[in-house]
Formats: sequence, structure tokens, C-alpha cells
Amino acid sequence: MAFMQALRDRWSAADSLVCVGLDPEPSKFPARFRGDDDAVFNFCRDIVDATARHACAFKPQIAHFAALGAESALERLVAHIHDAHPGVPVILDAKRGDIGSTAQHYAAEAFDRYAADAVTANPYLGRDSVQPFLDRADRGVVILCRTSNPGASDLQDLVVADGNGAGRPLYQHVAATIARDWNGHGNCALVVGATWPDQLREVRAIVGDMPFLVPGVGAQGGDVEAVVRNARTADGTGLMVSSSRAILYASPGDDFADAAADAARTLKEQVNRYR
Ligand SMILES: O=C(O)c1cc(=O)[nH]c(=O)n1[C@@H]1O[C@H](COP(=O)(O)O)[C@@H](O)[C@H]1O
Repeated sequence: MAFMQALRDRWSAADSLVCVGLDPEPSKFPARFRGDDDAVFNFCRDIVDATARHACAFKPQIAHFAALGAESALERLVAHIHDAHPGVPVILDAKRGDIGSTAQHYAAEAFDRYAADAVTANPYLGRDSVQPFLDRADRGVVILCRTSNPGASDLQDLVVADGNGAGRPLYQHVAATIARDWNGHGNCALVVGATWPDQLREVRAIVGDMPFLVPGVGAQGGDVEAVVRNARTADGTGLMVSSSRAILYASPGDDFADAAADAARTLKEQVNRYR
């Protein structure tokens, strides 16, 4: 099933707008994983199985696997999600962007090697760099718009001409361009950080019902109420509110999976309070 339809179905079936981020850091794993040669897979699988009922999506972050040489764990983890939790889409967080001939390989990596339903992409190189992802109409392309980090304003806020003799910040231009020109297959979503509630409201006004991936709640301190009030769509959906560390490492002990499930459920309930 196409990513956008799967996401809409999952929002409704799980009554959840929470995306569980999978950012494995072995130094934060509970003691029971010490000496386990397959700790990255086993830890992430336990988290997935504990949190799936509260998740509208899972988002593995590729550098957290690749830096450990754990690409095989990532492949098996995505396969496990598809097998054990069908209907929960997987967004590979890779933030790819390169000239078209290379981007084709990034698209094959995300969608064919890892079997992700969607991938994050960086628009800085322009449309042709994202085209190989856009062409996969059944997969989602989640494009950076206004990122959650403190340096987001360094470039994303620079005022650029909007073509009508006026100016607006680059992130608004990115949002408008993607909504108008890049979304022919209806498979685009935007990354807008939870740490920027005003910008969430502005971008929502520009792009209509396009889904947002919203990282930055939990460890980065974003305000859930402000996120939901400013960025939900008219039907009370439109968001993948993503949290990684606050769910994964909710407890350092043997109860880590139950603690992760509690953290995901609590975030789901918080989000649902303001939908
Ligand atoms: O694309 C992303 O997922 C992303 C975009 C962004 O603007 N900010 C951001 O934090 N992320 C990712 O979201 C996750 C946030 O992790 P926590 O802060 O632990 O919830 C990390 O994997 C980041 O790489």
C-alpha cells in the first residue's frame, strides 16, 4: 500500500500521531545487552514490539546503525516491523541529497535495500536531487523544511525573493515549492521541528494538509500542546510527532521495554488531548 494511505490508515487504527524514533546507542542499552553480538537488533526489536500499538510510524536513523557497522541489523529490523506489525510504516531517516545519478542509488538504498516506506531528504541541491525519490509514487519523501536544531535559522531563515517582488524566509519558500511543484504524486511530507511552534503554524498555512514529521519533543524540549494546536490539520491529524531518546532510554534497567511503551503511550495521550 502507498505510504500516504498507510499513514492515514495507521493514524486512525492506532488513534496515534506518535512516531517512535529508533536511534540505537549501545552505551545507553540496559546491562543485559552487554556481550550480545546482536545487541543493536535485539534492543530495537524489543522497543518496536513494546511500542508498536502506540505508533503511527517507526523512524530508524541510519547513521546510528551505519556508524556501528550494523546495516544488517537495520535491514532485519525493517523486515521485522513489516512482518510483525504490518500497517505501521517505516520512515528511514537518512536526510539524503545529491546529484540525480547518485540520488538514484540513495533511493534504491532506502526503498529496495532497506524496504522503507518513506525516507527523509534534504532539498538543498534542488529538485533533480530529490526526483529519484519523488518518482517512487508509492513511497513517501519527507523533506527538510524547518529543522529542530538551534542552527536551523542560520540558512533556513534567510529571506529570499518569492517571485512576486516580495521576500520570505527560505523555509517558507521550500514549503511552497514542494506543495506547488514537487508533490505531483502526493507523496511528499515536510520536516518541521517541534521546537518552532510559530514556524509550524506558518508552514501549515502554506501547504494545506501535507503531513509533517515533527521531531524535537522529548529530549529536545519541544512543547507538545503548541505543536498540535499549531500544526494539526482540520481533521485532527497531519502529524508524525517523533521522539527517540525519551522513549528508547526511558529506563536503563530491565524494565526498559515497559518504560518505552509507557513513554510512547503518554506522548500519544498528550498529543490526543489537543487534537
Ligand atoms: O529528520 C529528522 O528525523 C530530524 C529532523 C530534525 O529537524 N531534527 C531531528 O532531531 N531529527 C531527527 O529526529 C531524532 C530526534 O531524536 P530525539 O531528540 O532523541 O527525540 C534524531 O534521530 C534526529 O536525527
